[in-house]
Amino acid sequence: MKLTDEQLKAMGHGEGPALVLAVPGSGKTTMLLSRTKRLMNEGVDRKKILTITFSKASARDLGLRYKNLFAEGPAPSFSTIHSFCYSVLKNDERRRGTSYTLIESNRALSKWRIATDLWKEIMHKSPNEEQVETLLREISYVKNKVLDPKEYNKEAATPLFLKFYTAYEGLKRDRQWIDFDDMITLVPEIFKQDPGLLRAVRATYDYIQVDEGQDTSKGQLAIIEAVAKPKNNLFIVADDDQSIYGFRGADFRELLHLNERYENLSLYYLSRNFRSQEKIISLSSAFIEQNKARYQKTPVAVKGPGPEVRAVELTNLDKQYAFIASEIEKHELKDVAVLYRNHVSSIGLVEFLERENIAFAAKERKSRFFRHWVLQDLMTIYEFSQNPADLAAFSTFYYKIRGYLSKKMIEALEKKGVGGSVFDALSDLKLPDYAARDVRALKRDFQHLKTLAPAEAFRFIQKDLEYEQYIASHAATFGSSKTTSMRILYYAKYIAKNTDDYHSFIGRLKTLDRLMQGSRAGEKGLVLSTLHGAKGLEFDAVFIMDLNADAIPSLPKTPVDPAEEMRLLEEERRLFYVGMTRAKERLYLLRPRHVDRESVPPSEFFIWSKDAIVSARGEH
Ligand SMILES: Nc1ncnc2c1ncn2[C@@H]1O[C@H](COP(=O)(O)OP(=O)(O)OP(=O)(O)O)[C@@H](O)[C@H]1O
Repeated sequence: MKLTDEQLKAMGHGEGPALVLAVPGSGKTTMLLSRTKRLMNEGVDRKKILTITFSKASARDLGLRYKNLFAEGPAPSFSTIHSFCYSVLKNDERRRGTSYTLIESNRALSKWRIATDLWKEIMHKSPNEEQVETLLREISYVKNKVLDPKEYNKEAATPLFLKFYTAYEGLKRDRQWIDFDDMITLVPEIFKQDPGLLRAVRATYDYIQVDEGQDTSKGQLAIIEAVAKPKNNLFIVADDDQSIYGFRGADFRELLHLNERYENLSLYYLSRNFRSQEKIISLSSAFIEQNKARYQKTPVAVKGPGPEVRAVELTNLDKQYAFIASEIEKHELKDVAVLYRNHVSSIGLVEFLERENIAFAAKERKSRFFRHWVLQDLMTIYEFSQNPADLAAFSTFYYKIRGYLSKKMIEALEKKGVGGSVFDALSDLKLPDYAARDVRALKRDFQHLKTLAPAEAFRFIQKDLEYEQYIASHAATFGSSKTTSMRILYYAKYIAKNTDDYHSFIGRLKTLDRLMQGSRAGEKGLVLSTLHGAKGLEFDAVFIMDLNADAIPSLPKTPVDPAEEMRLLEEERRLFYVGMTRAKERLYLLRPRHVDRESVPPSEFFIWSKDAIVSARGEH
């Protein structure tokens, strides 16, 4: 591959600090790898070059791409900031005899389990997955942003956040455990206490390079800069428009201050986009220009205009999926990605692809869908209709459906025992008239439920047993996402459509779960991924689907201050931009008009794109 002048200039950078700002598809990774190779060719020991990237996956990818570009000779190593910090901790252990146990370093010690146990202890009940996820995300965010937990407590989504935070930190201190985020705070402390170790680490590396610099946090950048001193042979490659991990503490604005810290900072630009056809570049560039907090960059197209970007509205989800399949067939597309904002979106598509016998690979293989509490509730309620003597099952959901049953009544049954149906046993209790009527009605409802096939049964639970009202109240009380829960309910019905009974529904779920977990991204083919997961990748054709207002931009439900709201909106724009700029030849933006028979408003990003495409055509 012949590098361009811009690339050659950047890769030729010698000593001292440098920042390379680049547009998507401008070959920054190609340039970074070429620089590494050049340094080695000039006699620099490969072990003296530390190249840091954002995630394990990108470190692996760098290794593979290096091999593809330069087959011969031993490859340098590429690591994440966390694996680099871990090596510093290991050094510290040896030198000072301290001992750290890293959470997640073995199966028994998981952050998830620790958080779940703390929740049980503090809230006196089990948390659901969303609650654990939010709690862990918030703890991590506070640390990465170096925030005061007391201050953050005021805006936290987790109830009693400060109590959780303090308990979690205390537990780790007592047991000498550390988590991933601690490494970023511990390493600077170790360097302070043991200048000899810092000197040794500095002497190990002559050149430090950072790929995906836009996704480093303030704390991470401080470590990298400390290690680069005093030579300051620091080479950072970044595209601020692709910074999408703000929720984990990444802050590209730190890069804007580099020239204040280094008088001799060299700046390079990579402006030629080799990846995408011109129409994709002009639409995505105009889109990201709406953001205020960014370096102005104007990508230059290398390829021709290419086909028009399409923004298509389909009647419903099924039609959206069928559209994707028909376009793949029509244009014989071989290297395709379907991207979405939320992982839950993949469930319906996977069901469709399985029905149509179309092979795919899911990038994020685990799916919470199969363990989500809404799905569990639906199955428990439906299964109970087949076995109405199961008091243990009944006691997990009686308060989630229509009716006036109280905890006392259930406790009375637990004491007395249930011979036959729970409803008959309830009728035997001395109940007030209204409650007795209620029990009779519920008994009839469950007899009816038993006769229904799964899809109808789930609809009956949702509407007639008023389970959807429980979802709404759960969202109001526990801050769970009503949209996600309703989506889970919808996908359960969607999957159930082609099943006749409870057992075939369970079988279907197992098949889909296995398909998602077992699928592996091949060389080429159809890849399913969240927008986040698509970072750094490229495909001939990209479909971004489910572009409705409930999915993207994803902003907090409760009002935040306008500056924060703008910051979050700009991050969502960057995420959409990352998605659009993955496409080489064809880009499709899709949205279903109806979900679960109800009409849903489009995403503002979809409307913007559609208007922009129309006006580019000159059809005002
Ligand atoms: N000088 C060049 N001539 C032709 N093609 C190139 C050149 N440099 C890079 N490419 C190609 O351009 C595409 C994008 O390159 P690369 O993935 O390195 O870009 P990137 O800037 O890291 O992308 P992004 O930040 O959008 O993920 C790749 O297919 C790569 O092979």
